[in-house]
Amino acid sequence: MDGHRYFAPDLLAGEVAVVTGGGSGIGFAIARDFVALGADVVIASRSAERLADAEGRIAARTGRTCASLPCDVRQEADVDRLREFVTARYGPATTVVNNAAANFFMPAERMTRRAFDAVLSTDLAGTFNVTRGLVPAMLEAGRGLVLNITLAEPDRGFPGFSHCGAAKAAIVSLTSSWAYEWGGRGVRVNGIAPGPVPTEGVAANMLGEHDPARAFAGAATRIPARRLGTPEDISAAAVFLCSPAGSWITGQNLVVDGGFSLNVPPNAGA
Ligand SMILES: CCCCCCC/C=C/C(=O)SCCNC(=O)CCNC(=O)[C@H](O)C(C)(C)COP(=O)(O)OP(=O)(O)OC[C@H]1O[C@@H](n2cnc3c(N)ncnc32)[C@H](O)[C@@H]1OP(=O)(O)O
Ligand SMILES: NC(=O)C1=CN([C@@H]2O[C@H](COP(=O)(O)OP(=O)(O)OC[C@H]3O[C@@H](n4cnc5c(N)ncnc54)[C@H](OP(=O)(O)O)[C@@H]3O)[C@@H](O)[C@H]2O)C=CC1
Repeated sequence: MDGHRYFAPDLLAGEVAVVTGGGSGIGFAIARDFVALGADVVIASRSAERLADAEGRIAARTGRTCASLPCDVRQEADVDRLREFVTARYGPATTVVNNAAANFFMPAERMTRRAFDAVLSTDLAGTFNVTRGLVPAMLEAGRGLVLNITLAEPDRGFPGFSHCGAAKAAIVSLTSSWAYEWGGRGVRVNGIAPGPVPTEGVAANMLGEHDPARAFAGAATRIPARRLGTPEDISAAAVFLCSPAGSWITGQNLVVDGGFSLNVPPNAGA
């Protein structure tokens, strides 16, 4: 079920939202549900084809249109173009969802500096670039929202994915710092930490030679709720945090994972 069905249909009317990585997986679900709830939305990522396809699917599912712009979040010039595009089309952004990310399995002793940089520049610097590009107009307007898609307790490590864990830990820290610095000026900043959500991005980039179906089934047994997450589980939380219902929530990293981060041993309580 699309995440927007839980909410009043005009909940996000008047908002102008940018969703990075909004052409696939979790970002697509967030963009679709924001559109369905009345927000004007721009989705941005590297692939123009992926974005065009997502625009079509969002229109078909919601009956409303969104806009898209190819943008590599690693490039400040691309982010400048994104800001100009959004402002010309809908007015200054009031919400930014930093969802775009890169991640792939790589044992730490084999990780090259280029591989480390590929992930850090996308996840951490990308989050910085897009936020730095869009937040000044929010501060000027005295209202705005930043939502960073993170990880649960990344400071505890992410074996096999140490580059991504380091980036997400830094993003959680940025979430707290930004919330503190901007809270008095009407801008809230939060994170959502998804548990395992079997997207095509995870299957293609994270599982190596493993059979995705078997890997996902194995992960499900380690989740107290006994099921994997869906993009809609994450988008429903995103809508809540980016709506007036979340107006006294800032600086948080909301874990949405069916209890996965409790780290319950397999079969405990079964
Ligand atoms: C069971 C469920 C568990 C769920 C936990 C989930 C937690 C978090 C999940 C996610 O973040 S999912 C998001 C996954 N989605 C993506 O990663 C999509 C976008 N990613 C990509 O397109 C690429 O991976 C990339 C890294 C962004 C490509 O960037 P770039 O073009 O700059 O890199 P390259 O020049 O191609 O390579 C740079 C460097 O990195 C190495 N490398 C790149 N991709 C991989 C890979 N898939 N596997 C291994 N190594 C990779 C590449 O070899 C280069 O290093 P050198 O060889 O030159 O040393
Ligand atoms: N799925 C899961 O289990 C979990 C996911 N997460 C987080 O959720 C978010 C979404 O992941 P998910 O939906 O699974 O994965 P996807 O691979 O579907 O999403 C990643 C998106 O990021 C975009 N992207 C990648 N690099 C760049 C770049 N340089 N500039 C702009 N856009 C870029 C991709 O589009 P394009 O190729 O067109 O650029 C793609 O749409 C990520 O932040 C991820 O770390 C966190 C914990 C668990």
